[in-house]
Amino acid sequence: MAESAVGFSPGHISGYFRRFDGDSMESTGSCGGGIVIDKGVYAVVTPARETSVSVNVARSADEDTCIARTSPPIEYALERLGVTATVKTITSLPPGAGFGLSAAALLATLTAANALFETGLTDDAIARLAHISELEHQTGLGDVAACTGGGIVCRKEPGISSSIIRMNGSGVTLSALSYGGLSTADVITSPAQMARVKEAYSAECAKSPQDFFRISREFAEKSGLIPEEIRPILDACDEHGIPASMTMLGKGVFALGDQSFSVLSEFGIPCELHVAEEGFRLIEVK
Ligand SMILES: Nc1ncnc2c1ncn2[C@@H]1O[C@H](COP(=O)(O)OP(=O)(O)OP(=O)(O)O)[C@@H](O)[C@H]1O
Ligand SMILES: CC(C)(CO)[C@@H](O)C(=O)[O-]
Repeated sequence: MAESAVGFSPGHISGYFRRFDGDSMESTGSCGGGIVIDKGVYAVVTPARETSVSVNVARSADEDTCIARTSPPIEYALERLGVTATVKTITSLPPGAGFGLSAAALLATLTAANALFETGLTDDAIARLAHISELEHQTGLGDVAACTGGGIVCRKEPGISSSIIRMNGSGVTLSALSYGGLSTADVITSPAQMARVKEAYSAECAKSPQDFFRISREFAEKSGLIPEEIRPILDACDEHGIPASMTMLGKGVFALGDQSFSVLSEFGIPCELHVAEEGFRLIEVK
């Protein structure tokens, strides 16, 4: 057996969504639109007698900080795969802030573990297991489906095997600024919040990046999910004519275009993002 394997998955920012409960896990999830981003999660997996997971945030190219020593969705998925391993996940994005990192961490880990332990899962089977783990832990609904490819996505059916419309976003620049996390589980299990989300949801697919931000912002405003703290950032984007909306589900803003970085910089340290060209993948096996 090889000594270690590394997997990567891009993150995903949802702009608008609606929860759907099907009659199986595969058909349960969300419909909606989002952007698969070039930044995401790397997972380094090595064989071990017992599973342990460390969650790390990269501070620079060669320095990262461990922020958690457990990840229930990953521990669950590895158990279902029938393997035990040491997992180190590394990301430069803030956790819980609407970048779909639980899904990305699952996809990166399972891709690496599948190669390392030669468990023979197809990409579809990896995505199915990651999706089931997300639902079991209430950490996401549609992020896994989105991260099976790149682009600006429109998911018209819920669940893992839905057909997804992907708009090419090469050349599109985005900025995002996070003021902290929101608990995905609290929001997606709240009947009152899901009722408002359903009311706000429009099944439209965007025709352009600008159109994507229009649909997302209309949804965010109607959904009642926008935290007060981010209102001044959205107002500043509006004043400068910059398309912007809330990162679902985090206390943050994402905005379109080269000028967005300087406007978001007035409120904190934003990160520059681009639209991912492809989804989760194996990086190396050593
Ligand atoms: N980078 C990561 N590595 C390993 N596990 C993670 C990572 N990010 C999130 N998780 C797991 O997912 C759980 C819930 O994460 P949460 O859904 O709040 O974050 P997120 O996916 O970044 O945010 P969102 O779903 O709002 O986009 C965490 O408690 C952790 O167990
Ligand atoms: C629920 C959600 C908005 C955040 O995790 C996302 O997973 C989605 O679009 O289903």
